[in-house]
Amino acid sequence: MTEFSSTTKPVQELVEDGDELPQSYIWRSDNTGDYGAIDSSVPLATEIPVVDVSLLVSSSSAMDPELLKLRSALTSWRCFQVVNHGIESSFLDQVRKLSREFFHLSKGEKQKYARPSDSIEGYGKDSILHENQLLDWVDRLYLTVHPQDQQELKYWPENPISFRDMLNEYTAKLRQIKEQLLKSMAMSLSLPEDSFLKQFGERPTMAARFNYYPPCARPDTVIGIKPHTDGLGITILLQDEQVEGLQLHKDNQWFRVPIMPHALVVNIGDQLEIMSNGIFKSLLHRVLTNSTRERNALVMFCAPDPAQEIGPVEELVDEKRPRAFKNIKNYSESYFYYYQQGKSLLDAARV
Ligand SMILES: O=C(O)CCC(=O)C(=O)O
Ligand SMILES: [Fe+2]
Repeated sequence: MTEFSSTTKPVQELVEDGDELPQSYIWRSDNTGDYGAIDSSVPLATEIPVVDVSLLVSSSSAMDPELLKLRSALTSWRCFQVVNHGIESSFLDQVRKLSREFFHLSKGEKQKYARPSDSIEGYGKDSILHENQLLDWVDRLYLTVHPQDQQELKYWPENPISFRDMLNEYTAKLRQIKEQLLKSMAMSLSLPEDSFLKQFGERPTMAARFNYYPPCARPDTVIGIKPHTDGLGITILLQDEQVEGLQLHKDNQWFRVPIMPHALVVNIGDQLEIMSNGIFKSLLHRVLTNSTRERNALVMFCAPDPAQEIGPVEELVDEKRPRAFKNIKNYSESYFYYYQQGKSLLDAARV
């Protein structure tokens, strides 16, 4: 896919240089779909379920309370917060500290890890694929973290000094949580526990996206990340511990996602919606900006092996629930192209 322009400055530099707000950041109803106005005063989603991973580990029947809770979270909210996930709070604080430190390095230091125009990995802006693309008020560092032989270390910061070790350790911990969640999700539907894991294949991938949202003088007309669903299996998010910004869409309404400092936010992506034959739904979400405070978030995208064909699990297809999606391979590759046009590949995958 050719990049339309690769010269866009990171948002942080726009702010530091005192540039006038470029038109490409101004929210226009024509290219954002019909998802309503930017509004930071929508209700707080206080009812998002909080799932205890240590209880999932000991649950084996779909009727166990924690699995019932998980199932209801996935079918109604499409996301949940996880606690008792086995990661020390002090380590999560450290992850946040190092993530923040990276974005506060000098411009020259960060540029060492800049994303080239033919790659998704590295530091800077997402690719610009269309002339009219609405830009997101976010800089990001995107790194494939698993399988280990897919890591492109040239994009991995050597500064802050313990950044690489931190990221490998965080990845290892999240891998375990991801596997447990995928097993529990299958069990919550009375399926064999490996039903989803199997479809993730031999070499499932994990990619980390460090998001940095600088303060924005016009939070009413500029969006942090435009409305989207994630194109992978599940997303595990470590939110900023102080600054809100994430909003989810439920029953035609936007809600703010509450901050629970040492919980992780998990949401369903398109490929798990496909595997579950539409029982679990991919979460539509967006991020707002803040006029005075920066916001940091670390997103971990967990996806199936790109070589693996995925499709609705057989046991979930019957007369009452006909097959809703075609089988599909290498979903992530085309997802981004659709996304930047405000379209959904999930719709294209429907039967
Ligand atoms: O920053 C966040 O809280 C979420 C970011 C997000 O949705 C994404 O990067 O896909
Ligand atoms: Fe997302």
